[in-house]
Amino acid sequence: MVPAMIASVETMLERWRQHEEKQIEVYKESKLLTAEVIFQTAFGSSYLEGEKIFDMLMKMGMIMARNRFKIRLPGIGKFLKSRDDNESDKLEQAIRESIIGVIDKREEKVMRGEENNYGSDFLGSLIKTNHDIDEKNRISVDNMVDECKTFYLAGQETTNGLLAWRLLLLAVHTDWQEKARMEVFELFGQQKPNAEGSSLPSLVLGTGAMIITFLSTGLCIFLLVVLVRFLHKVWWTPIRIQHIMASQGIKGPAYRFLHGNTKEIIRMRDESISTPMDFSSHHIFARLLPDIHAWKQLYGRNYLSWYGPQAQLVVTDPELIKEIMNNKDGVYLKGRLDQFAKKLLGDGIVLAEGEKWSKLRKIANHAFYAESLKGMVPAMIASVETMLERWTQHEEKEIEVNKESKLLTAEVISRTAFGSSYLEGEKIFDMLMKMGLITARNRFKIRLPGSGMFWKSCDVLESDKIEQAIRESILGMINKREEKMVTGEENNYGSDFLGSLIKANHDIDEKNRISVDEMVDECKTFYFAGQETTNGLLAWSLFLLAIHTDWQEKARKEVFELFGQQNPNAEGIARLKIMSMILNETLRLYPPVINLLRRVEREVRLGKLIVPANTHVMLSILALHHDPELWGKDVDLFKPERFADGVAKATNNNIAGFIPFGFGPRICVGLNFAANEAKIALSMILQRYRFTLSPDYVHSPIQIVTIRPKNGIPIVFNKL
Ligand code: HEM
Repeated sequence: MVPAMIASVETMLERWRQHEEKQIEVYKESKLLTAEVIFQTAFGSSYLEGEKIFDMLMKMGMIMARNRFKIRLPGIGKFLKSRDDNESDKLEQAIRESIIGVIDKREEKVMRGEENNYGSDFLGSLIKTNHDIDEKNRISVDNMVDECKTFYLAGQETTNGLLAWRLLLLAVHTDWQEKARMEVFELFGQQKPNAEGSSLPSLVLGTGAMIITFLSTGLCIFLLVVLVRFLHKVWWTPIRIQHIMASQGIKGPAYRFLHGNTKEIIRMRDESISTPMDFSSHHIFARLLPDIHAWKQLYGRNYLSWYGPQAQLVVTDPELIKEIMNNKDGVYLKGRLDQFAKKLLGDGIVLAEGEKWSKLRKIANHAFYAESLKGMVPAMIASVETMLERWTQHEEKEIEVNKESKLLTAEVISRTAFGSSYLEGEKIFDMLMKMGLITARNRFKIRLPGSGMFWKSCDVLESDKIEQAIRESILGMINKREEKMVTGEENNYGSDFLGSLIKANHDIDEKNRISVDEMVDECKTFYFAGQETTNGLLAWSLFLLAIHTDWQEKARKEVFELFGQQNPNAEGIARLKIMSMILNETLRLYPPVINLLRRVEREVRLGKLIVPANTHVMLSILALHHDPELWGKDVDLFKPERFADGVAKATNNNIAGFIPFGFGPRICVGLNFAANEAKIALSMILQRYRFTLSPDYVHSPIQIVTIRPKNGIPIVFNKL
């Protein structure tokens, strides 16, 4: 970069010739020089070409400076329609267009064959990364634009100050000016500076001064970059999104600097959860999501909410949900999980996108679809038998079915997917449960971006340890399976899910191969997703049948008609119609997963709305399932007959109105596995017992990742 820097200085000195022996305003000159240098070195263009961008950034800086203290005042919504706000919107758009113009120009040169690469400067590296085939390294167009903005500004503004103040000091302290001149002549004579000379330890400045200069410049750039990014995240972006959505008639609680509505959400939730509820109506929507319930009534079906500075478009309209979930343009990506949820579920199939997702989905599909499921029926039956054997000690007494269902579903996923018993996987389950609790209690805590680098809370430290311990346990299990192959005890890795993962880890085709980290993440996901959700389905369906004994009788009749006293079989399971209706109604009233989150990668049209990039969309399954407009006035009552003619009829052809397992390409991979497991368990229980809810039961559903009964579900079982 030295020649480019020298050339820029020469241009400046050439200008100075006209003003010799007169005053020159060096701050302005230094501004021009540093702008020219950053344009030449990082963006391969002259100052004149980038002047427009630079001027707009300066204007934006002025707006930022004069509004700096306004954002902390309550009632920030009043500033929404201010002139500054409108102007900054326009400026942001114009800067974006200009930068994209610079990027396009460079890309076109490569496309037309004028250049054979994107260039070795900063802009070239950004474009290269934008085209990276590895999704992990790739950056989006928005990221490129942001980086350009940051470096235009940070690369100029800070160095400008450094140079101008130095000139001032040397102009005042002419003795040091002389010393510096002497040093320059000693090193370069009348030649232009070169890289070796300028990096030699300086006699005049001294090593200490050099280090201080270097550090202070670095620190200034760092602080400026942090400040620009911080303001971009917590101020420009949220205000811009709020403004765009408001202009399209989307209302919602106003954005409040940084903490969004989270305090209000926590207050509403705490209030509703502290009181047990009556279960004659299963009106859990108002209880579990009081914010969505109240705000939906206030602002309409779709509205804008805030998770800290993150804009969340809450969507409860089935048509829009269908559009989002069916989108194949890669616009709605999986929302980024917070650090705790990520440690819980890993960076596996649930979050993956693109090729990584296809690869992982193929393995999971193979392990959990059709033929594979038939093969799992005996293991599921054996697990239910173990549970029922335990129950013989408690006949005619209360049994806490949520605990029992948890043990059963853990045993089933351990046996079918990992070829081990619950006891072997118990440690992993317990650790995952602990991680689930930490995730739940940190859900609404807003952290300052980047604060994790300097300070870690007790929960962060504990979750780090748990994550490490889970990883070690899973690796132990994988090693055991691999050793069996090595010692010749087995001649393959096994046909279950774990076996498929290990096989994929050893795949000779790099495209299909998965890493050890991916294996660990997949195991975590399936241990958790395979157990926690099905646990809820089984426990809540037992609860509902214990109250609605008429439906219990209908289900029992169907089971006896199909299986008599025999254990269930794959063909019969597929014909359990009444049971399917009951399970659907359970999933409608108590869906284990109550929200789905997607992040909008780039601006997109959704129905009649234009949704800006960086908005999150939250699809509320619970709100959908409890929407009287979809289900009628009796929406909060248990009425399995709704599903007598299938889901389409039950939802009035709003097929996205009932989505307990999600919808579209990312639909749950374990859907049939969960349904089979619940049907087998319920059939075998109904064949043996009549049951009613214990009078000790206290209805208090809460959300700890999934919906759980806070006080368990005690049920009294009487032998038939
Ligand atoms: C009643 C039981 C279950 C319910 C209600 C349920 C619910 C869901 C939902 C709503 C999604 C979609 C998430 C989204 O789109 O963001 C999902 C995805 C997923 N579920 Fe389930 N699930 C259940 C059982 C299971 C089981 C038993 C397994 C594993 C054996 C499993 C594994 C997964 C996986 C791996 C995904 C991610 C799929 C992908 O992104 O391609 N689930 N589940």
